[in-house]
Amino acid sequence: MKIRIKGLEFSYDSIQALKNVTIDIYESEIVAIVGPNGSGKSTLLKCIDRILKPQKGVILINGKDVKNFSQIEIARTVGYVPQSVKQFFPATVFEVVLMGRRPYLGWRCSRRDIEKVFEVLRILDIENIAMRDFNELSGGQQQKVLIARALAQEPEILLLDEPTANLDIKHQLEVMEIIRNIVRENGITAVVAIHDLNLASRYADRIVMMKDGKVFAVGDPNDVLTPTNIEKVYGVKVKVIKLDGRLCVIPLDPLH
Ligand SMILES: Nc1ncnc2c1ncn2[C@@H]1O[C@H](COP(=O)(O)OP(=O)(O)OP(=O)(O)O)[C@@H](O)[C@H]1O
Repeated sequence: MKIRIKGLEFSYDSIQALKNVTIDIYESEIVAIVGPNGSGKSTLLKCIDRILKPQKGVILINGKDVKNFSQIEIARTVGYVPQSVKQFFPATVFEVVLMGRRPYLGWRCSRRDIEKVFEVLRILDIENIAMRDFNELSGGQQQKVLIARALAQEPEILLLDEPTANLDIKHQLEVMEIIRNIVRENGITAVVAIHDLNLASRYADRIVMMKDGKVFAVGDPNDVLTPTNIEKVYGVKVKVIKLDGRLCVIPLDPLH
């Protein structure tokens, strides 16, 4: 078991965002967290990365309570890609990605750090913008840079909050393929909060469907993404079909 989440509760003052969340996540799998706006997906990822401290429950990574991880240990184990970053202090793409090497840096960066940065820039096909100012990039380009920064960390676990939100259809597929390849080749575990149910079913090994801060369903995409579950969770009638072996969720006319 890579991540074990047991009885997790998190509240922002008066808003209870996570209610008794229990999920087991295995090594080398991609888990998609789906659910309506405000259902607790981002809060869950932030609790795993210890950005937020839950009031109740426990999160074990490799069997160890995350509360007992040192800052450097968590940074070497978990790479977190936020939904977006409003504004970095002026920094080039290269510098932003190099920040991902922080858990490994001594007083100065080594040849290995530089090589790793160029390797991930190549993987994400953003070498050509390495010297551009991060703040001047498009939303989609920034998203790829943030993914590169997390990969430069060489984490065992990658947490991604809406990694495809700002991307066009080609780049959505490209980024999800990259995530899948990294998971398969390096045996890492990816937990991805994502709205697009078709992308989730295409790339995730398992789906966690959330509603109002609770886990509504967990399992194989074929078992979780059913018209009944989707209607109960999103309040939308859909048709789910298989096309070339791929699951497709098609919303029906809301008036029917
Ligand atoms: N910083 C905050 N302060 C107070 N309440 C918050 C804060 N962040 C989130 N919330 C609330 O917690 C609940 C869960 O929010 P969260 O961002 O985890 O949902 P989400 O599923 O990621 O939503 P989305 O799909 O819109 O990104 C919501 O009711 C939200 O309003």
